[in-house]
Amino acid sequence: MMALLHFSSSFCLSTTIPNLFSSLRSPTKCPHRSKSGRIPAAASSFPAPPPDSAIADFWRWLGEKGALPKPSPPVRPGLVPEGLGLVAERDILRNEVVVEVPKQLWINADVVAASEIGPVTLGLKPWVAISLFLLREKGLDAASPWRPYLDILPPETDSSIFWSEEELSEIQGTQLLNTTLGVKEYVQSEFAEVEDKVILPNNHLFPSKITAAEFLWAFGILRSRAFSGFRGDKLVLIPFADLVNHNASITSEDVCWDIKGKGLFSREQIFSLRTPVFVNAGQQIYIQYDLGKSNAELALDYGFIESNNKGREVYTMTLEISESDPFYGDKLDIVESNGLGDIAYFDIVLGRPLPPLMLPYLRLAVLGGTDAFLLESIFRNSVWGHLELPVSRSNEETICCVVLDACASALSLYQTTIEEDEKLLEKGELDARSKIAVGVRSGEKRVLHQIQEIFRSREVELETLEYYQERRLKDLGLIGQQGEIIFWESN
Ligand SMILES: C[S@@+](CC[C@H](N)C(=O)[O-])C[C@H]1O[C@@H](n2cnc3c(N)ncnc32)[C@H](O)[C@@H]1O
Repeated sequence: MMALLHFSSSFCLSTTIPNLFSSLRSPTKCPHRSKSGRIPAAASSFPAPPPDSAIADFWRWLGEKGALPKPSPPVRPGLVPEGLGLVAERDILRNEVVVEVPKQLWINADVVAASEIGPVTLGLKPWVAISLFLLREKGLDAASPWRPYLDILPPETDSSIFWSEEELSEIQGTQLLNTTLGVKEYVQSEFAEVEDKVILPNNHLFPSKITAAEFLWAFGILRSRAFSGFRGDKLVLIPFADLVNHNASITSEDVCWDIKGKGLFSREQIFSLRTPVFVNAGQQIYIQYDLGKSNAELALDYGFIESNNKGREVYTMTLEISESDPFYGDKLDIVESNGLGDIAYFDIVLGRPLPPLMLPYLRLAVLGGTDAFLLESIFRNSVWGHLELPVSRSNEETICCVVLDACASALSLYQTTIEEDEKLLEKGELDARSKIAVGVRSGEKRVLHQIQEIFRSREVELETLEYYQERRLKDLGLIGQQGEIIFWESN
């Protein structure tokens, strides 16, 4: 086989970490507060929420740091089904600013650099430096100026990085499992390195021991709380604003946050959060975290999914042109001039057509034998155009076989069928993590079935498709509309 085809998960930690109808509550249905001021929490696998005293301390701290406008801010932190959230104190108009956080409260690489551990964290990745900062401040306990904020952070989320082995066994065979294990391994290796190079040689700066589990906690906190426009070098935690929860019914990706200068001549910046919809007093403010994330990405980053949203059900197909392919050099040249590499990832979304570049890539990857003439340099400028249409029957048959084999082997790795998953969901007895597990694994299988359907129907059509040679003869006027060869009689 000249081309390698396998399915795998794609995740990229250095950049962004990667639409259906939500089963989540709509903002207008947020339960009202009880007399104690709490919104009753629904059944969830979240650890116990912070006590009222911690929320009150946090509120006081925000006031002292200038994050609360006078006379009264339009929202307050409250206990909601998603843990903590922002609850409207009065009716709030669409686009109204609900939270304003001055820069002195942001936690980013600059804050770490200016702190006591600044000199020893120079050159670290921003997320690693900020994680060390959070853990050191946590270790300082009452001596840390950040304590009121650290005290309201959850001990974990439902992200799959925090699942037990038993919980992970529920996603056996999924791309989410591969990605989760990959991410955990990555975080573990970053921890080993930073422990060796920074923590242990400077233990006077880190008076309480930092463990791998705590480092994973910090990673999970950053991953779940950083706004989507603030990843990589711009990574920042914005206390207060980071209490806003996600709701699938908000489908506008209009940026609801903003950074601007405070006052005309001041260089101080503030982060402001606006509500994307009108909200009644007592209801929760929500935003849309990221329309571009698949359910697997939502599960990994935040610990929830949108279970009825087809557009979030994605399977990533990885195609590779093997270095052992006799035409590797030519094929690489062709994919590179079309913006791809010798490994390419294609996200296939439930209910949507295949990504446009996937079929040409597949045809090229398996191209060989009598079709190899297309790889000659005289075709270099036109070859991609030819690959967009079927090249030859044997080439098209091969891509069908390769894809169908890959789907069958991917499907054989799951422990349950879609029907079994549906029954479990119908029963409605699943906890939050099991719901995520069942939702993700059935979503992946649905996409794999969809791919199978596409390539099975293609196999049936092989006889009727028009291939390169026929198209070429037609272009030259040597073949009629009915497919008959036109001969010239000599006079
Ligand atoms: C930016 S924080 C929001 C504040 C958070 N609820 C808290 O208690 O601190 C993001 C986390 O909130 C929770 N969350 C946000 N939106 C959610 C939703 N629609 N369903 C379930 N959990 C949600 C998840 O744990 C997620 O990782």
